[in-house]
Amino acid sequence: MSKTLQDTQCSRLYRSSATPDQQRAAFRSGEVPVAVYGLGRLGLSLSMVYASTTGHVVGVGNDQERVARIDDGECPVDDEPRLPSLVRTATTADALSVTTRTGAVAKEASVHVIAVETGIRSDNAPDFSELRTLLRDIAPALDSGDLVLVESIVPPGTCRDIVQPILLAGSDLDADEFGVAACPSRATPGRSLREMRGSYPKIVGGVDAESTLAAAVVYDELRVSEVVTVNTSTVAECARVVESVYRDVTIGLANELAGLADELGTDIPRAIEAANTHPRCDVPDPRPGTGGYDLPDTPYYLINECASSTPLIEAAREVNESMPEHLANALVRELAATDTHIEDAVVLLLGLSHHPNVGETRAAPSIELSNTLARFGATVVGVDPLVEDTSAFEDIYFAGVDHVREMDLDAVVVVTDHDVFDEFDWSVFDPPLVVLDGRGSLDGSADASLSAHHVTRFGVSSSN
Ligand SMILES: NC(=O)c1ccc[n+]([C@@H]2O[C@H](COP(=O)([O-])OP(=O)(O)OC[C@H]3O[C@@H](n4cnc5c(N)ncnc54)[C@H](O)[C@@H]3O)[C@@H](O)[C@H]2O)c1
Ligand SMILES: CC(=O)N[C@@H]1[C@@H](OP(=O)(O)OP(=O)(O)OC[C@H]2O[C@@H](n3ccc(=O)[nH]c3=O)[C@H](O)[C@@H]2O)O[C@H](CO)[C@@H](O)[C@@H]1O
Repeated sequence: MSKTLQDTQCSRLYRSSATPDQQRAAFRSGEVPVAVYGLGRLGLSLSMVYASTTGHVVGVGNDQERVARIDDGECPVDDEPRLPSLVRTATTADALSVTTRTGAVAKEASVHVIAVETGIRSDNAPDFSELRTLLRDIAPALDSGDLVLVESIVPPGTCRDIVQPILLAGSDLDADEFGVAACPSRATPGRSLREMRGSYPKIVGGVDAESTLAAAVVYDELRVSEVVTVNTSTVAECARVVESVYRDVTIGLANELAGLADELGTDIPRAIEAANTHPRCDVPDPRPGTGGYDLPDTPYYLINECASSTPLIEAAREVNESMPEHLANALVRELAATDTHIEDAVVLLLGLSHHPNVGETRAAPSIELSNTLARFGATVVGVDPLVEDTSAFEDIYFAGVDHVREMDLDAVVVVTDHDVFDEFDWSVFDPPLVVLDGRGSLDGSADASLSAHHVTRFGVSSSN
């Protein structure tokens, strides 16, 4: 994987004098050395996609233990379908090599794919710390013709105002000697590989036209679906933020509507479902809150960073962030209806991650929900066989699914409906158990054992 003068034309894609067909062939053949920085869910999945197209990729991590595990063929992300077996095969076949030596790898690579974590800090400002550190390590090793692709989700203007300036400052190159493009990932946890390989079009936009062209060559070769090129990196970054903000605002609308259920005496999820039969209406489902690495963070890329006011986006955030407390208050009311005080109640949270069938708890609403219930005086028990890292939780006990039947529970809140809960046996609990269905996943007509309990669904009035 060395850069020599004679292979410059085919080993580098930015301002290459090779024809597009030659560039594509060189990329496919592995002649264009690729490094992926960040070996989390995104970076590992991307590494597999690159390796399957080019034959080899170098993955760079900053955690020695994690890198050693991957080097042994072990996949630290075990809830991404097919990823563990692909990582095992790729490390064995030398299609993936991993290291913590950023500078050495950056010196050899000519396509640099950035997949470190971004998001927001505790004060809601964008968190560029991992990105800045990485860029400072890559910069001195950057060569003329190199291409830097930013897959992490970043605020509009990041490639232009942060990525390119740090690389310019740390290298001896001019701006027209290396390319930078925003290529924000649109993958969802649990579907990463499938979605990267072409479920949705890939949006790419460079800091200059040459960067856009080179990025388009790469993604054309990687993907089976369409590549959408936009004229600047800021448009590409903004497009990804628009996607998330659209989702957050519409979820905020759904959650606000759900809060009107009792007053209106109706079933809001059913009303939304019926309204959505018209193509102009696409309201999501009310849920216990929004979690994950981008929905809770991305709106703040606009709220705090733009001088203009953003009342709608802020209001949606406020609604969505208040959902755990809203649900906790609803539970207090339902428990009171069965003469149980929240201070005396043992409450089980079923599903702790932010997405069904995935073990990730980043910004999961269950964290705030358990904190609120514990603050109200309840004893909180969490059950989630997929979650390994429970460090974000405070006043909560954890139990296995099979141990729940031995517990003297007063209430269950369905927070995340993993498939493994389909067989949950409600008949083992003494009625009436207060059951608050936050996902609309319980079907009383299909499961007779539920009928003995006091079941309410979030967004559905009991008088409906
Ligand atoms: N998780 C997803 O499914 C997904 C999907 C779309 C977009 N994204 C975007 O990708 C970003 C990363 O997501 P993730 O879930 O993979 O995050 P993650 O935190 O699981 O992984 C990031 C990895 O980068 C490593 N890292 C940090 N600094 C580094 C450095 N200087 N050099 C090498 N490695 C370094 C960290 O140790 C960590 O293992 C998110 O912030 C988001 O913007 C993620
Ligand atoms: C484009 C965009 O915006 N980003 C995507 C978005 O994808 P998504 O929205 O498909 O992911 P989900 O995991 O399903 O939902 C996220 C949260 O929103 C809650 N939710 C969902 C549907 C609904 O009808 N009502 C809700 O309230 C749900 O409970 C959960 O907490 O977020 C993912 C994670 O950040 C990202 O991976 C993915 O890129």
